[in-house]
Amino acid sequence: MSTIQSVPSTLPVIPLDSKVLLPSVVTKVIVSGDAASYVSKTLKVARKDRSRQAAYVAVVPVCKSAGDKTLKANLDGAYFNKDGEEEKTIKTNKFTIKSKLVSDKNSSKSGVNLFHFGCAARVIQVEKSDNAKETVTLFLQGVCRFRINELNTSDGVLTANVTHYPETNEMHATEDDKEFGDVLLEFRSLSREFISKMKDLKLPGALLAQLAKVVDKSPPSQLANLLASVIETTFDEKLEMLESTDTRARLQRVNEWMTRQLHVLKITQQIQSNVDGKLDKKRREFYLRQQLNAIKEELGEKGDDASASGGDDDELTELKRKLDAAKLSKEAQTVADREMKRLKKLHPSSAEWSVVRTYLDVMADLPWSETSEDVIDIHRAREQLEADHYGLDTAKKRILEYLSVVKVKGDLKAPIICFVGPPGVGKTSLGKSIASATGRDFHRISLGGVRDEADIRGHRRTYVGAMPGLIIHGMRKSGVNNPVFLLDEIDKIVKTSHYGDPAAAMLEVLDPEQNSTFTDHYLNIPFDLSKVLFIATANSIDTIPAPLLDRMEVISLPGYTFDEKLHIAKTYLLPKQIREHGLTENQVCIADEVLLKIIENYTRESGVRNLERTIASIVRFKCVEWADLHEADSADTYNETVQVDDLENILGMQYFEKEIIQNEAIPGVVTGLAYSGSGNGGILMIEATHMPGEGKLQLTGSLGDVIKESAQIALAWVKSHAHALRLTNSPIENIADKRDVHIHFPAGAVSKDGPSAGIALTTALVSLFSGRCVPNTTAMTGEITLRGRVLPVGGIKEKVLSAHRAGIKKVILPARNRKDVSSDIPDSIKKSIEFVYVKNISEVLEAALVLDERGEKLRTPMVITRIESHL
Ligand SMILES: Nc1ncnc2c1ncn2[C@@H]1O[C@H](COP(=O)(O)OP(=O)(O)OP(=O)(O)O)[C@@H](O)[C@H]1O
Repeated sequence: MSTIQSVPSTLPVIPLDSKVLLPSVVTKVIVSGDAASYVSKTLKVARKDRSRQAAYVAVVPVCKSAGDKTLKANLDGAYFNKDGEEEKTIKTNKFTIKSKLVSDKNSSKSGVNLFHFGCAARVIQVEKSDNAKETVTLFLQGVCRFRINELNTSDGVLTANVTHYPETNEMHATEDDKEFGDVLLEFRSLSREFISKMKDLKLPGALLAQLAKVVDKSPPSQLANLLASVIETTFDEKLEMLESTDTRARLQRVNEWMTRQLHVLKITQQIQSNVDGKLDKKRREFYLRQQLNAIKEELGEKGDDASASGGDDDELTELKRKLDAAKLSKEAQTVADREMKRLKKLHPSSAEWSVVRTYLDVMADLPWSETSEDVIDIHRAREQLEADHYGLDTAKKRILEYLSVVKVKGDLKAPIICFVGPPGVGKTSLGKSIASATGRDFHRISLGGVRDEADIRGHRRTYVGAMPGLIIHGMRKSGVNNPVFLLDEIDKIVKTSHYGDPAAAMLEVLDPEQNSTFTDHYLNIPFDLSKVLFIATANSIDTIPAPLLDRMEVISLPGYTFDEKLHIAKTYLLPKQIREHGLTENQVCIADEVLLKIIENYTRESGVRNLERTIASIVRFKCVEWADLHEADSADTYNETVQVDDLENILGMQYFEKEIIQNEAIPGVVTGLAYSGSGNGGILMIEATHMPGEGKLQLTGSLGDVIKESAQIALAWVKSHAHALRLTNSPIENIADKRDVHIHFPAGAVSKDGPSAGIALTTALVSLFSGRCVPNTTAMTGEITLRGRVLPVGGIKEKVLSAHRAGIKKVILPARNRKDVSSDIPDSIKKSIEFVYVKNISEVLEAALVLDERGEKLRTPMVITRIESHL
């Protein structure tokens, strides 16, 4: 350690450009060229006095301009260039600061302004490199500050005569200097805080470790010098530190600077955390724009609304324009304004931004006040319905009534129409006709398989990817608030307990009293659906939830008869397909008998969808034929007529035989009538046989529980009335004794259920045990009770139509189904089928079973009642 006594009072000067070396601080000076030779000369002078252990130089800061604290010095031709590399290094427990020699060539000639204070420095190390351009690296350690008394130049080296101001090494303040004690206390705590926070100032870790070590061990004046070199201070402040000879004043100044720097650090950190240190370019821009906006607002220059999001200006302006054009309801407007405000505050790349943006888009697209012109012209509607559909008189009549009421009353607060019928009978196309007759937009919503309430009402916006439900989505798509909405397959809504009840959500939609304030979860504001004309379709009313059914007026569209199908094919389907294939009407000609063959042998359905498809294949075939011949220049050989014989070639083998599969009557075989859930009717063969066994009943043919129970009831009834029916010789004899009964329903892969086969099953068993046949042209349907009463069943029209198709001549029906026949069955069928209405099973047996060989009828159940009393 250098003592002040060892430092001479005359020292060679090394002027440092705009840098200040303080005692205890180590600096590295790299010079080359002329400056290096000056430094070498200086070092020689410094080492002249061999009695001293070390060489000392005077490091003096050079000021930019002259003042009363500067001394003019002529460096006598010596100058320093800018090659000096600046860096910080650590040496023992001292540290080096950036240093640079006077670099201005001109200043050396005109003389430089040296500060009147400087720092005596010990030369710790000198490194010379012998390359072309001589470079000298000096490590200097500040020892004590001095005041320059006089400057001299000898042999091109500037020397200064100085007065030293040695450092005080006291660690503590004396007891009577209370003021100094306070300053010292503050200095210590601040320096500790400062060093702990220095990491944030991005100072080298090694330097921090060094400072942390000396903070408590070094004398305060020495620490103050070190800190003053690290703290961000101006050159003038550093000069002030250099010239201050009072330790207390120096500590006070360092305290001030540390407080200032800590404060700046705090603010920077605060700003950093506000703005989020990792702001990418776009976010920073957004942040600044927000500030700009706030400033503009403050200045009352709000500017145009869209300026908030920069690049998204156009998008937001467009959105605002769309929202204005949508003429929202009052409630919607309030929400839209609020959301728009929010959107402007959000960052475009945030997830929330796109959520709000999509929401506003949906709002803007909804037809809040867009209405298409309503032209309910009953005459025109009638013409339209006639033009599009053959038959369906009841449905057409009801539709016209409905439209008349809407026209006269002016609102749609009438029950919603629901078309019920098997597939392909024209439910959807009737809906379309209504839309075109009234000049309204048509939108179809398929409800088949909808199992979640949210499908109807949408998801709340809190869900990721939430969207409006089917209704609001449909409104958005149709673009007007008075479209015709066809709610297709309303009977196929799935009732689940997990996701809410979608049918319950439909209640609000379909209730004319409530649907003016329909609230979708996503939209969360009421939307008026009262102008929408809802029409529902279903295949069967059985599965429509009761409260929904209650709000609808059911119009049945049962299947078509052969005659009706023929007519539809001739007048609607064939011309339509010819048109769609780009041919003219005289290019395809299908005679009635051919069409009938297609209807009977190639399609089996209640509606006409398959028929239409089959006709389309024929037209396609003719189209290819015509194109081939045309290419071969032999178009004149083209034959437009399709013959019955051609069908096999065009359509392949016929798919269906005529539905009566048995050609002769056999005991135990009966024709029942069935009705499937899809709305199709059909004939249902029942075959019963018996064999030696233990009286068991075996049932096969994919049967459900209800139909199995019907079979048990039938067998029980036959067993209990076997004697009355003269099937056994004694009332106590078991007819099924020692034999098993097997009942089979052919078409085993098709599942069957329901109670309507009850009378057919009973008849089959009686026929089996009595040996009397049921004619193969007789069919029957009806539920049976254990006491032999016959109860009514559903699907009469479909059943009768399928019976007609199958060539049945006699149909036995429950008496209470008579009204269905009179209202639903076309006259042509009524004429060709004999209907027998029955109240109990004895009437069924009388009507079904043939006479025996003696020409006698079977004993009727009327007798049975009397016999029962003898049992
Ligand atoms: N009475 C009819 N007159 C003319 N064309 C008809 C008639 N009935 C049905 N069609 C035609 O049959 C085709 C099928 O009809 P549509 O799609 O309306 O059946 P749907 O009853 O709605 O069937 P689904 O229940 O399967 O939806 C349509 O091309 C339609 O034009």
